[in-house]
Amino acid sequence: MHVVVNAATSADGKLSSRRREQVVISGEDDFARVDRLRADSDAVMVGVGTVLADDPHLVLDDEAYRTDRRENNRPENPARVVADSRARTPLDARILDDEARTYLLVSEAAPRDRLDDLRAHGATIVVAGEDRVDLPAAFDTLEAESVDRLMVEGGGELIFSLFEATLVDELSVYVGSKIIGGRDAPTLADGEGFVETFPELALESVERVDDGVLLRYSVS
Ligand SMILES: NC(=O)C1=CN([C@@H]2O[C@H](COP(=O)(O)OP(=O)(O)OC[C@H]3O[C@@H](n4cnc5c(N)ncnc54)[C@H](OP(=O)(O)O)[C@@H]3O)[C@@H](O)[C@H]2O)C=CC1
Ligand SMILES: Nc1nc(O)c(N)c(N[C@@H]2O[C@H](COP(=O)(O)O)[C@@H](O)[C@H]2O)n1
Repeated sequence: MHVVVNAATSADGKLSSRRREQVVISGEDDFARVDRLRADSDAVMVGVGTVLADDPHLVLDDEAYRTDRRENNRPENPARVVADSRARTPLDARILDDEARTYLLVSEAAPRDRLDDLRAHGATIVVAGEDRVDLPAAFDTLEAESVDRLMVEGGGELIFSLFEATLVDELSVYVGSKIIGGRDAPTLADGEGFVETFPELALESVERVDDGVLLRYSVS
């Protein structure tokens, strides 16, 4: 599976504020680029922290992309994937509507009655890991479901884990021209952080987009 991480940060590397409410960092052109990336993907993934904070929808905005996918015998929208060890996704979350298939990656610690409720609300449950989602194992299952290209939108906890598990092939970061600050505000890669060996990136391109800059890296 090819895994592309895409996120927008402030100039000081934050994904949002210490309140963990969504902050609009991208401009119009960058959001259009993100829509294109989604359209080129088989699935779009976030962590449950992002679901709880933002209630994202994760579907395509541009009708032309939906039409194009339909004409190529692909689902109108990419599937949605949430890493959610304990099945905390709210039953009324927008990612559970019927506009796309939704995979919830959970651990064995997720309460069974909760999983039944989520299934009844349309989720496809993938169990991987004892206490926390075992990402490599869950990705094997997604691959078996024909998810060959996965786009990850965040947040910082999930992105760190993906780098830790060496699952990332590409990283795109849109750096917007604002400062958010805050020692407790989420950054591109949170988790425990790396201390001795650090994932190395190869800078592939730098482009001005809106009033920010788009950095594209491949991951060795
Ligand atoms: N600017 C941008 O581009 C974006 C910004 N954001 C912002 O990021 C913030 C949310 O980020 P964050 O709080 O880090 O949440 P994440 O979306 O990264 O979700 C983290 C949660 O995912 C669950 N999870 C399950 N398995 C794993 C695993 N193996 N590794 C890591 N996490 C796992 C954990 O909860 P559990 O243990 O219960 O399963 C964990 O707490 C919000 O403020 C949002 O607005 C989000 C996306 C994009
Ligand atoms: N690319 C990007 N730029 C920003 O400025 C952002 N705030 C985000 N946030 C993420 O976008 C997703 C929302 O998706 P929907 O529009 O609801 O489909 C969600 O993952 C946000 O955290 N992204």
